[in-house]
This record gives sequence, C-alpha cells and structure tokens, in this order.
Amino acid sequence: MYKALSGFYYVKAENNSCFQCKARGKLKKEKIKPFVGDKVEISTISTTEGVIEEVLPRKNLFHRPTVSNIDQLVIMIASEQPKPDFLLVDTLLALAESHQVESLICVTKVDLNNDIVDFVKSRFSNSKYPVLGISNKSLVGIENLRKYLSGKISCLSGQSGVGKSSLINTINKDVNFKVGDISRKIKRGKHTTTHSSLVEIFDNSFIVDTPGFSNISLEQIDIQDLPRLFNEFELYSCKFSTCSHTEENNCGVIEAVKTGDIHLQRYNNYLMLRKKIKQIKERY
Ligand SMILES: Nc1nc2c(ncn2[C@@H]2O[C@H](COP(=O)(O)OP(=O)(O)OP(=O)(O)O)[C@@H](O)[C@H]2O)c(=O)[nH]1
Ligand SMILES: [Zn+2]
Repeated sequence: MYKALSGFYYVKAENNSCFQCKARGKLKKEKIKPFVGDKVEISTISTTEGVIEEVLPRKNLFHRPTVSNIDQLVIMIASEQPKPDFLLVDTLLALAESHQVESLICVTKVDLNNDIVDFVKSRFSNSKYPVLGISNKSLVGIENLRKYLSGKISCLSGQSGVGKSSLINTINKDVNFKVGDISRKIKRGKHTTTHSSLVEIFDNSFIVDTPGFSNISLEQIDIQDLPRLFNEFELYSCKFSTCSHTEENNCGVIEAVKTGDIHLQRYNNYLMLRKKIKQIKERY
C-alpha cells in the first residue's frame, strides 16, 4: 500500500495496476489499520477499486510518521548549507538499528565541498554503514546511489535543505517535486502521517516521501538497548556484558575512544543520547 488518504488506501498490485481501496469492516473491528508500506491482500471490485482483506505481517513499523516494511534509511547530510548535524545522524542511525533497518549515509552537495566525504568515511570507518557522496548538480554518485536504492523501500531522512526533494527529482524526472515548494512543505508538515506516501522511483524501488524522520522522538529507544545501537561498539569487549561504556573499568569501548578507533564525536553523541533518553523517561 503506497498511499493512505481520507479513508482510502492506494494499493499497487503485482501486475502494476493500482487500486483505490477501503478496508474490510472486520479489520476495523480487530483494530487493524493498514499503514503505508504494508503488504496487503485485496479483493477487487472493478479494474480500479478494491477492498483490503488482510494486512500481512510487517518486517518493521516506524511511528510518527507511521510507515512499515522499510528496507533502508538513507541519512542525508549536506557538505554545506545546512551545516551537518551529526547528533541527528547518530540518532537516526540508532533509531534504524532499533528497528533492524539498514542505513546508508549519503553526503549531498559534494559539488560545493568534497572534503567532507573523507571526514564522514573516517568517522564511520569501523561501523558497517556505506558512505556515498552525491550531487544533484554535477550528478556525481547518482548512478552508484541508484544501485543501493534498487529493489528496496528506502526512507530519505535528514535536515531540511539537505536536498531530499532534489534527489527524488534527479532520480525520477516524472515525479517532479518542486524544490523548496512551500505548499508541499505545509502539506507535509501538518499531515505527516496521512500524507506520507511511497514514490516508485524505478521498477520496484520506492522512496518514502515524508519529512518526519528529521524530528524523531527518542521515546522509541530504550536506554538499555542504546549500546548495541552504536554498532561498532560491539567490536570491543568489556568486563561486564551489561557495560554502559560510561564509567566502568576495563571498558573496551572507552579504550577504543582513547586510541581513536571509535571517533570521539560519535562517542560523545552516544553520551548525549543517553542523557536525552534518561530525561525523557524521567518526565513520564
Ligand atoms: N549545490 C547544490 N545544491 C543543491 C544540491 N541538491 C539540492 N541543492 C539545493 O539545496 C536547496 C534545498 O534542496 P531541497 O531538495 O528542497 O531540500 P530538502 O531536503 O527536500 O528540504 P525540505 O523539503 O525542507 O526537507 C535547494 O536550493 C537546492 O537547489 C546539490 O547537489 N548541490
Ligand atoms: Zn564498556
């Protein structure tokens, strides 16, 4: 299901035809709500209309915006304008890990400054995340990125202005989002959940068009889980299996920060996220 709007669900069938559907009453009774990204079973009423009979089991489900079955989160940072916010990057990476979703780090606007790509690569040198540099102006890296998007449902995330709309336009000329389009921003801002939709950028390759992942809520992350959500920390062993990597003796992570194996900024963001999550939990 690629779009939900005003009680209608829009479903793309295997043969590529699209159906406007209502949900079967029994789903409502069972409080099952179809979300964008869901794989569903429908019965058809006509060549364009149908009824959702069943929502198939989900691989994952993100909230605010609500979207399911994401294969990968594309975390975008601009080389310049806006200045990269690495706390946001590390938060998004942790959120993706907590949902067992793969992440891809994409440095945009490399036509303005290419040096930052090497910095980002070194920052993540011992984590598993691919780092790609792209430009919507010079088209550097776009073909490479297409390979990563192929056959997947990807969600673009990152600060406002990093070039998300521009990228969708670059990849799919048919979509034509207006870059910096105010009406689109208002629409997206007010009704994020109802208006998030999947855009098919090429065969069976979708992008979730929603701005929501720039203002994510940390409520979704449990503090005990945080160490494993910084995946390179797992490479180091600590005296205690439940080590929080903050003040314990014989902590492999703290050692790796000292030797520079773990980037200090990334470790500091880990501490910052711990603090923020604690504050949120204390509020409730
Ligand atoms: N130099 C350069 N500018 C770019 C590139 N990609 C986008 N821009 C510019 O960056 C600005 C913001 O681009 P958008 O695509 O609207 O950014 P966005 O991430 O969709 O922003 P929101 O819709 O606010 O989330 C525009 O002025 C684009 O022209 C690029 O690769 N190089
Ligand atoms: Zn430790």
